[in-house]
Amino acid sequence: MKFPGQRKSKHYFPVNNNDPLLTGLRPEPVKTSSYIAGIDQILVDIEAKVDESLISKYSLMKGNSTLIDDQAAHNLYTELQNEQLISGEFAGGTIGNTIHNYSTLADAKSVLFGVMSKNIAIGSYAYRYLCDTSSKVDLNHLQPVDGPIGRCFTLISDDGERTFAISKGAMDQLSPEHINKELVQGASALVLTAYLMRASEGDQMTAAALQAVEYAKQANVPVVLTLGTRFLIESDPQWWRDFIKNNVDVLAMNEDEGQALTGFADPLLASEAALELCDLVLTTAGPLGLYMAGYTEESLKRETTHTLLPGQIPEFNRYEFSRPMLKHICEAPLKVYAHIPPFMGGPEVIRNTNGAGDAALSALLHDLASNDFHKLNIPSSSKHLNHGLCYSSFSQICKYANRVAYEVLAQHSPRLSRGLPEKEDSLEEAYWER
Ligand SMILES: Nc1ncnc2c1ncn2[C@@H]1O[C@H](COP(=O)(O)OP(=O)(O)O)[C@@H](O)[C@H]1O
Ligand SMILES: Nc1nc2c(ncn2[C@@H]2O[C@H](COP(=O)(O)O)[C@@H](O)[C@H]2O)c(=O)[nH]1
Repeated sequence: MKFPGQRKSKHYFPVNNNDPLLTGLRPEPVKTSSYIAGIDQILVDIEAKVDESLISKYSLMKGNSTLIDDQAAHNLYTELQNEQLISGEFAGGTIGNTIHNYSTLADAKSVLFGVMSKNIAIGSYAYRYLCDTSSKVDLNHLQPVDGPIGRCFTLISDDGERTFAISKGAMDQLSPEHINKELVQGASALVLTAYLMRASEGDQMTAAALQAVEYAKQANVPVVLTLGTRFLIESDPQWWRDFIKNNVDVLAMNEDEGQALTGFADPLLASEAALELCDLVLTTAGPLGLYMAGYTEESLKRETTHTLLPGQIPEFNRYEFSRPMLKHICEAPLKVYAHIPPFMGGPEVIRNTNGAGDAALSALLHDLASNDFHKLNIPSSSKHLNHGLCYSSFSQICKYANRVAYEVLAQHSPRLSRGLPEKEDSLEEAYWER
């Protein structure tokens, strides 16, 4: 596994090197690896630039992700094709993107649960999905189904807003029996999206996701939830607050979803409120950059050397050099916050914001899995005396998540085609040492 953190070679933890100084610490040859498990509705994104009239014509709500029936999907696809509006077709799905990006960044295994068409024709969407997914993502546990995978019409209006129309195909047919307990319980984290909770009657996706959560909780595997879209949360915020409180350790959201969940438009206050429901929060805020909020042990707090930032919580980033911990592990839990503006102010040209939030989450997952990898291979390291949740500090994870989001903004697809450069040509080392 490649290591995140300060992106200089010395910070890539050299577990594969035969350093004689480490032999006492590591009597066994390295044989254990960590991985992330995820569940998703398997779908491809069909991206098109459209006029807003098309969005209302198909009774879609701008900015939302709406399920559409087969007839509407047929009509929409035909219209997009006839008008030559389709600009790209990519493997998608919030968790599929996140897991793929995780494996690409970490150069390490992950496991994806979902469905896949039994019979796959070359060139079909199912074929494309498989081709566009990193070979490090283990797809052997997908449930074979008779129908097609889902399609997500990603309609981009002039102001850049994305409206999703989902033709579900067989994507919600995943059944609880196809969730491999051992694999979930051996993972460094289980990652889910709120979209999994809206399966229609007769579809088992929601039951499958809840089964996986149960397995994860039995084995103390952190459950990570990303909120998907604010409309889903707005429909019943109390249900979501209860769900998160009872099941989720790490929450990822954007500022709109944060407002829907907590009532706070300010991303910092929304993050603080969400911290009452879970242990670690990643809140992306578009051109404002991103925030993290979490807990650390009071006696282990580390003060930042960066400028103390003003905000609704004054000087909120004071302890951003601390490492995130689960609240219940801390004797005296201290709330910690961090923020970072967009990497280099954002790309010169934003090709597509699709998947930027998922990309930020994949960086956080990479840091979390690296911590487990290190713990599995060097359990005696002083790093693990205090049971940190992540390998790096809040501040460092923010930088990394921000850098990865930038990479996705600068390309068309929500999925990375390669890991980050080992050395930042544009910045030398300055950004990471700041
Ligand atoms: N317009 C923008 N300019 C600069 N950076 C941006 C912009 N939009 C997004 N980003 C970067 O991408 C990250 C995730 O984007 P965001 O739009 O908040 O996620 P989501 O896709 O979940 O809504 C942000 O935290 C920021 O780092
Ligand atoms: N699993 C599902 N994924 C969905 C759904 N609607 C949209 N999406 C995916 O979201 C990403 C974009 O993520 P974002 O963080 O930029 O908002 C895109 O690739 C879509 O495939 C859904 O109902 N289920």
